[in-house]
Amino acid sequence: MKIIFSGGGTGGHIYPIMALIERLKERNIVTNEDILFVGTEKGLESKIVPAAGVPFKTLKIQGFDRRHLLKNFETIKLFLDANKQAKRILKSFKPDIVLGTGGYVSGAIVYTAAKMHIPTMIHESNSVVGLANKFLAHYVDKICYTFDDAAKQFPEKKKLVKTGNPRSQQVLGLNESKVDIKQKWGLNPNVPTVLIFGGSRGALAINQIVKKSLPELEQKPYQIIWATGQLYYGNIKKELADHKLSENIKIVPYIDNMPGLLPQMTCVVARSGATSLAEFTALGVPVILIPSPNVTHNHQMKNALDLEKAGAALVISENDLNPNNFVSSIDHILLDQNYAKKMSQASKQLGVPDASDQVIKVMEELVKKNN
Ligand SMILES: CC(=O)N[C@H]1[C@@H](OP(=O)(O)OP(=O)(O)OC[C@H]2O[C@@H](n3ccc(=O)[nH]c3=O)[C@H](O)[C@@H]2O)O[C@H](CO)[C@@H](O)[C@@H]1O
Repeated sequence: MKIIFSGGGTGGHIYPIMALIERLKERNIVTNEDILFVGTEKGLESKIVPAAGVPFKTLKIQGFDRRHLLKNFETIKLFLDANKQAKRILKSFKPDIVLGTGGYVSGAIVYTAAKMHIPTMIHESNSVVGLANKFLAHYVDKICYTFDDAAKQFPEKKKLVKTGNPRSQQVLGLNESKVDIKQKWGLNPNVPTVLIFGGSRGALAINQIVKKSLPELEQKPYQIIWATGQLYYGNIKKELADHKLSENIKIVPYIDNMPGLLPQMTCVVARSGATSLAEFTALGVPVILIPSPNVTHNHQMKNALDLEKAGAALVISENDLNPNNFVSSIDHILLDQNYAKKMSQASKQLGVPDASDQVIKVMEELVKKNN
């Protein structure tokens, strides 16, 4: 089966595809020659995808500016040009199916493929449907989704298939080698450890609160891995240059092998991006969620409250965040094993352990139907 994947901008659109590719290879459905990832040069995908050895091509495209409508002439022109580039890629690669996960780039390639009568599908990992997927829903053959709330926003009910997020299955798989936290960061694998990170790009508010809470956190009987995001790492290191950091805290820019690290974590503090949540619930990791307020329709808060309602997370809104409730929430989970266990069980109830296989089933059926 020859497949073009497309998704861009953030890790949340990229990792589900990477997880799918891994599973497709594992099941010998594809080799590297059968797949192509179409992204943009500027997005995170241009780093992650080639680094994983997956064939990668780019389209030149940009997002709509919702505040300055006049600026969108250039965007429309780029979109039309991107469709031409997309057509060339599709003609030369000849995919049996094209799958998009969101981001403007997927809008162009999936739309063009559908117009060329190539089987197409999208995967929506969020509780609030993104702009590209909303647009594509009219044209594609199938719409896979994770949250029931998302399904309600698609008028094309017959196309809907609930599959969960492929990243869930990946983090549960045994293929990723365990991150050796002792060798990598000098941490003790037998001491409870908290991972703190702010989504794929890091989050200023989370970094600031960790920094403010350092004096307290450094006294704790647990360890902390603080992944700042690439963007913030240099500054934080500079700001803390004169501070002798306690041994129980490690600061890193980014976690490369999240599936290899997450299963070892006692608790995680994070944003509530859709893919992160798919990972936490697949593993049942107790989490404290600090939703980003800077996302479309406040969808991270919606994602987070769904988990909290099920007993699978603690939620602190960014407005209410202070060192006091931040540290006491971590303590609550780390120092009360019973509470952590309950949270973990509730979280697992929400996870979808075979999400990749469910998406692959939809792909295979579509391709078969078309042959
Ligand atoms: C600010 C913003 O626009 N966020 C959106 C973005 O988030 P973002 O790109 O942060 O997406 P998610 O939280 O869904 O996924 C982040 C992914 O990056 C991985 N990771 C993160 C940090 C790290 O150091 N290493 C690492 O591998 C996580 O394990 C996860 O797989 O896309 C999501 C899915 O469309 C949306 O729900 C989010 O609202």
